[in-house]
Amino acid sequence: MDLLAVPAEKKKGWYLSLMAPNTKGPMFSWLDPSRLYCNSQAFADCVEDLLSPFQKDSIDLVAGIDAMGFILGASVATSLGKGFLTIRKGGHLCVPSQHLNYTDYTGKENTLEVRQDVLKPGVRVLLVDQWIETGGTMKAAVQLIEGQGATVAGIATVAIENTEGGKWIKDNYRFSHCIPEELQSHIDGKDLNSLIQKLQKLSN
Ligand SMILES: O=P(O)(O)OC[C@H]1O[C@H](OP(=O)(O)OP(=O)(O)O)[C@H](O)[C@@H]1O
Ligand SMILES: Nc1ncnc2[nH]cnc12
Repeated sequence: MDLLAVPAEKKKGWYLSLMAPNTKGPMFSWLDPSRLYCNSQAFADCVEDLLSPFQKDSIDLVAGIDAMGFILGASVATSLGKGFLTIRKGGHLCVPSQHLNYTDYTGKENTLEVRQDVLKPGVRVLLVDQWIETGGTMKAAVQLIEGQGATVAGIATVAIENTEGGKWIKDNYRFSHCIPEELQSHIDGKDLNSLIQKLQKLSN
C-alpha cells in the first residue's frame, strides 16, 4: 500500500496494514506501528478508534510511556484537549521522581519513572502506549500512577496481546485497542504471514 494513500472504502482498522513487516523473522508477530503515524488520515483514525470507548468518560490527563507511547499519547491528549504526562524509561528525569523496576518482552529488567508533582488522588489518567505484549511495561506504569493516588481511567494501545499480563489489563481496566476481532488470534498466535495477508485485505 502507498504510504500516504487512503483507500476509497475505509474498513475497520484499514490503517493497520501500514505497519511494516518486522526484521525479527516470521515467528514473531512483531509489527512496527510507527509507519502508520506517517499517514495523517491513518494516524487520525487510529487516535479516534482509541478514544471511542472513552467518549463519555471523565479524563483529566493523558500519560504516555517512553518512547513510542509518547507519539500516540501526545496525539490522544491533543485530540482530547488534555495535558500529557511522560512516563520515562529510567535515568532521564532530573526532578523528584518515583521509580519502578519491571521486565518486558525482552526479559530484560528496566525502570520506569514518573515525576511526583502532578498526580494526586482524584486525577483520572488515560494511559497510552504503542503495544502490550507481556504487559510488564503497562503494569509498571499502572502501579506508578496508582502509587501516587491517581486513578487509571483507561488504557489505550494499538494492540493488546492475550498474554497473562494483557488479560490482566483487560480484566481490570477500561481499555481500547485498534485490532479488529477477527485479527486478534493472528496477533496472539504470532503468525506473521497470515496476519500480514489479513491486514492487506483491510486496505483493499
Ligand atoms: O508488554 P511488554 O512486553 O512490556 O512490551 C510492551 C512495550 O514494548 C514496546 O516498547 P519498547 O521497549 O520496545 O520500546 P520503544 O517504545 O522505546 O520503542 C512497546 O511500545 C511497549 O512499551
Ligand atoms: N509484538 C510487538 N509488536 C510491536 N510492538 C511491540 N512491542 C512489544 N511487543 C511488540
